[in-house]
Amino acid sequence: MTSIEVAELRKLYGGTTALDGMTFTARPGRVTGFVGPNGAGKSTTMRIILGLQTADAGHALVCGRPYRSLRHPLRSLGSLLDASALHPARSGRNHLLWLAQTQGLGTRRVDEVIEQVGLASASRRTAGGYSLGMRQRLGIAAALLGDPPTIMLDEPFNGMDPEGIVWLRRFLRSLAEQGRAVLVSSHLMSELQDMAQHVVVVGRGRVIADSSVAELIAAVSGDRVRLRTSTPEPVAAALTAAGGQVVEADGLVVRRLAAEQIVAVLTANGLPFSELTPHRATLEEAYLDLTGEAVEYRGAPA
Ligand SMILES: Nc1ncnc2c1ncn2[C@@H]1O[C@H](COP(=O)(O)OP(=O)(O)OP(=O)(O)O)[C@@H](O)[C@H]1O
Repeated sequence: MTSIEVAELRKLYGGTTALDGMTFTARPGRVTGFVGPNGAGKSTTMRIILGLQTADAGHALVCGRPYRSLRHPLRSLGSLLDASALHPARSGRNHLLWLAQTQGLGTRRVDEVIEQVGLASASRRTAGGYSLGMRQRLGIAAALLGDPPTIMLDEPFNGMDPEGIVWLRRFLRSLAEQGRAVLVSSHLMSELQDMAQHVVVVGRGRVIADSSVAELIAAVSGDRVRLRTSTPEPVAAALTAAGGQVVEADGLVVRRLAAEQIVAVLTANGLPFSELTPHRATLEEAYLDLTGEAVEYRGAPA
């Protein structure tokens, strides 16, 4: 059983509920995006999976067992929680050699993973001088050392330049294609585009959606219709009066009314319109729609 399984996790910090029944599985052969606004509980979940923190209730299993009971943890789960957690005076290669030694892994494996993450030319430089993007690569190399069937990365795109982002997307997809379970957290849905086959959207310590990317977009696109009109204000007023919910976004986007109902209302009111089309949400829109209620820290509206 090569997966990560989290069931009914609960965690309180004083009066703050960090986890409120968090439940999901990251399965083999796919990248699972673990996405939600700041404070949603992603890092807490990952720390509990790694046994760095205990849950008040629920359980987390890696390859069917609690992480702390694994005989060779690095060979079961490779993880990266905090890319800055390294000895600044050590070279990247020495950092990996030290980690490899603790797990009975050889020098050859260290050089292999350095090559895989594209750090070969910098591996003998001290890690203290690495950019955040290079530290992320070093952390990913460390996660791969034991050639584990499951991989878990917390915000690995942070600090990566556009070229690094493209590389990491491809790289994580290829790890999943090799049959591994890959769990990747992010607070930006756009980072997961073209990479994750599956997304677990979380907010306020619990799962809001757990589905394939295609299903998620379809569910949110569901009842929206976009239309254009030369008189947006009376059109919006008429549709609102008829029970619709109208927002202005590149024309008007209407919810809660089917296209036929919209046509009937506008025709009855003698209001002009054009381009009436069912709206297909982007992944980002789907995410914002789902997490709107669950955002803990929200800036003042512009
Ligand atoms: N050590 C701690 N002490 C007190 N509260 C904490 C602690 N760690 C996390 N929290 C709180 O628990 C909640 C979940 O935090 P967590 O860091 O798991 O969220 P996150 O989804 O990883 O957010 P981010 O994207 O900002 O990293 C937040 O309200 C946070 O303030």
